[in-house]
Amino acid sequence: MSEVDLPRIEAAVREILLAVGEDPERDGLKETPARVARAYEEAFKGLRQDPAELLGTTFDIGHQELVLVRDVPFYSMCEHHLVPFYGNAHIGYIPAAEGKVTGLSKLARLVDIFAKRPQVQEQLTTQVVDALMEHLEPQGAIVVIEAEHLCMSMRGVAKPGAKTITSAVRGALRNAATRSEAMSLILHS
Ligand SMILES: Nc1nc2c(ncn2[C@@H]2O[C@H](COP(=O)(O)OP(=O)(O)OP(=O)(O)O)[C@@H](O)[C@H]2O)c(=O)[nH]1
Ligand SMILES: [Zn+2]
Repeated sequence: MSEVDLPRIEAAVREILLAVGEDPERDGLKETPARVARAYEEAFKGLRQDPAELLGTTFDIGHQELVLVRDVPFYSMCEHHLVPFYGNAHIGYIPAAEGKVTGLSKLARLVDIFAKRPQVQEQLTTQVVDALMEHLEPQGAIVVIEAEHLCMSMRGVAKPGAKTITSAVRGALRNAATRSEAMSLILHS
């Protein structure tokens, strides 16, 4: 996967500053294009990370019931406006009969791999659940994401505090009883 082209971002940011009527040479802005380039490199680092590699190492601990990591904070970038949306992700799965459990931190890292890309929330939700299904081959998986979109808070419709909640459910977690167990654990505070 190619590296981020930092000089190209710098040139583009300089153009934006000129276009809005700013002076990119003034003291406070002189280093801004380079800073923004590094910030974008970080914000989009998930484009250069591979979920297959992350979930490549699994182990069997004989647990074939729900594993749920709740309240995983994330920051992503809305692909429509390139401003942040952020919130919490909840990720659960029921391991395959023959095991295939991953480290808990990997579930949180998986969210970041897909969050650190230009995104929409629905796609982030399905990408995380589908990566779990593909690489852990679990009996089922559920991902619930709640987020605030700055494109709806600080601009446009200007509704700070509005939360968007998306969910994606696969396999055995579609079963009403299992799904409601997972949802009650997710909603329990
Ligand atoms: N479904 C979905 N929509 C999103 C997401 N992030 C931003 N949007 C919406 O994308 C839409 C883009 O609408 P456009 O009419 O093309 O753009 P706009 O004129 O800037 O729209 P406003 O935000 O309403 O001012 C807006 O309604 C946003 O709220 C997301 O994660 N999922
Ligand atoms: Zn947006």
